[in-house]
Amino acid sequence: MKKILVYQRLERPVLQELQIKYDVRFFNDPNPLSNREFVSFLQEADGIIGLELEVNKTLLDHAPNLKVVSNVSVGYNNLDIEELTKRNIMATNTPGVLTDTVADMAMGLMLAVARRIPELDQFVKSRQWTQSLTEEQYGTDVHHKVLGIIGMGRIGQAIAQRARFGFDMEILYHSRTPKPEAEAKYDATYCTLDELLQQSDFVCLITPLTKETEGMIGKREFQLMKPSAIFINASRGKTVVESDLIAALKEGQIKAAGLDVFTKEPIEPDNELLDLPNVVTLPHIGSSTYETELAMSRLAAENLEAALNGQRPKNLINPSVWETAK
Ligand SMILES: NC(=O)c1ccc[n+]([C@@H]2O[C@H](COP(=O)([O-])OP(=O)(O)OC[C@H]3O[C@@H](n4cnc5c(N)ncnc54)[C@H](O)[C@@H]3O)[C@@H](O)[C@H]2O)c1
Ligand SMILES: O=C(O)[C@H](O)CO
Repeated sequence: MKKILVYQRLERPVLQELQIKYDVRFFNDPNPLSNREFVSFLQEADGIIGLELEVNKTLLDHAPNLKVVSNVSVGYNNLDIEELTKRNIMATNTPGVLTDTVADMAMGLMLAVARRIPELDQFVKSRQWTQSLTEEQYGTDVHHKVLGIIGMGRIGQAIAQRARFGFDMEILYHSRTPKPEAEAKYDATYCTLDELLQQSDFVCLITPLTKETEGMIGKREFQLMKPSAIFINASRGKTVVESDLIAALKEGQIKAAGLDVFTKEPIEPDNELLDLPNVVTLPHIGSSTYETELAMSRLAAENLEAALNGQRPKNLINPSVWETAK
């Protein structure tokens, strides 16, 4: 029976289906390589499926039998693709099935920050709403404002669609290459990063985390933004220099931020972001709805099983492994 290592998250019905066919073991340790059971199961594992397991050279040295690593996420910055490819191990992810859900969350963050929804919810629940509101409780409009999207991929475009047609926003975008079809669809304008930062009322970051995007938004970039700008990060925490973000928020270089992702997750209790009144925080819930988590688990399991059964997985990240195997 093939051995499957499940890490951190896989929806129960999918886990149960895998358990019928394979020898499945679930692990959740933050430092799995220090767990002897994990290392011993890894020695024989044919496949890994799960979320955010750091699959690097050290881990792979303990996994001589591994054929596939199936990420239950679209982002795969946790995988050393070069090392996996070198060892002929297939890597897969779950693009597409979470696009609309993440875009909804990004719009939710924009609205929550601009209209100060969490703060005013607390105001009402703490019984402070005893007379009519003053200017101090006013928010900022979202509709008809300029939205700059950094990373105009699947999710970036789903955000553009909502913002353009739901909120009449003007869309600027920056991506590795211009996207003429997206420009036509969403009336979007391609900009350099600096132009986007200077002109946007809302800046939404939704790129993958790569060597190029790590720390792409830092002190210089916050200085370019309008003092009234609202910054949304739905990508990965490390795309932003967090200490520079904190400084920009404290010094009024930007107005506010909505963050679903952080440099260290779960966030450390002493992270200053938690004490800033102009920040709305979420615990990395971009794709976390019942429907979408199930769809991601199903797709990840399909990818895993295809690889184990000698078929080409639908969402293969390193196709050269397949070409070599043919
Ligand atoms: N917060 C969450 O829960 C959550 C959920 C899903 C995805 N994400 C993040 O969103 C990312 C994007 O997902 P997607 O499905 O839209 O991916 P995608 O590949 O369709 O889009 C990524 C876009 O980023 C652009 N890009 C890459 N490098 C860039 C750079 N250096 N400068 C500017 N643009 C660059 C690409 O050109 C592409 O258009 C994921 O990799 C993941 O990190 C977060
Ligand atoms: O990349 C993704 O799919 C999400 O961030 C994982 O929850």
